[in-house]
Amino acid sequence: MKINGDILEKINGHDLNLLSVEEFGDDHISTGMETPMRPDAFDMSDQQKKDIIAVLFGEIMDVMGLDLTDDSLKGTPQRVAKMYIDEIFSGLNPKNKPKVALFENKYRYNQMLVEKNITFYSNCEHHFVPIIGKAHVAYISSGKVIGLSKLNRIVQYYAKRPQVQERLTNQIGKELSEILETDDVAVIIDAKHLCVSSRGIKDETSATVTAFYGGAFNDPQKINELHNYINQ
Ligand SMILES: Nc1nc2c(ncn2[C@@H]2O[C@H](COP(=O)(O)OP(=O)(O)OP(=O)(O)O)[C@@H](O)[C@H]2O)c(=O)[nH]1
Ligand SMILES: [Zn+2]
Repeated sequence: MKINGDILEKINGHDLNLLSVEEFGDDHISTGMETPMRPDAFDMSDQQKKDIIAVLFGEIMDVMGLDLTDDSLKGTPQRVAKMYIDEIFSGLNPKNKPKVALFENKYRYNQMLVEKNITFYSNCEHHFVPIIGKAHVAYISSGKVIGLSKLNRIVQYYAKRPQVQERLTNQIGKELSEILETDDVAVIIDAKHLCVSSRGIKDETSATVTAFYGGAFNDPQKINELHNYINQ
């Protein structure tokens, strides 16, 4: 497969050398937990990115000796490009960040609220294979209440990036703290990494658990209460 002139120009015009990585992209959370991105990450349109990824992925398939004229394979480079930009890595682009409506806490509910068992699919940034898990998020209202579905949407937004579980956990925790204007936020993630189970060490039984405990959740009693809710 040949890279056509136009596409080659686009590729060359956008320095694909990833060595000069800077922290950029998450301007909404200036916490040092940002996904490392180049400053020009969003100079190209989604369509331009898909066009280039399709060519490059086609090259990978070609190098592996796959016949790109085969009926079943010929659409794969475009399918992968669309999947990367519109689906599994759509959370890299702040324009896809969920809009969150907040309400006044008129209900006077002042205990923790736990949204548990939020299933997510992410991808490991080292191998680009799936991370599949459950997130449990909790907060204690400081006067604002968030729509329940928005908790799920925030988890999905940060999951849809090349990730490590530690960063995913902290990004969700920090984002919720900012939105809800409280430190009293907790996030627990329990996930399986296919890079550990399907390849490499091939351990099918292990799982990885990470936690973010802010404010009131730094108390062993509160952590205990949270775990009781999750394990109910
Ligand atoms: N801390 C952390 N490590 C991760 C995560 N996902 C994958 N990894 C690990 O990242 C490491 C990458 O290590 P390398 O030695 O460069 O990669 P590798 O040679 O493919 O390693 P193996 O998986 O052991 O075959 C591996 O140990 C992965 O298990 C994550 O979310 N957090
Ligand atoms: Zn991995």
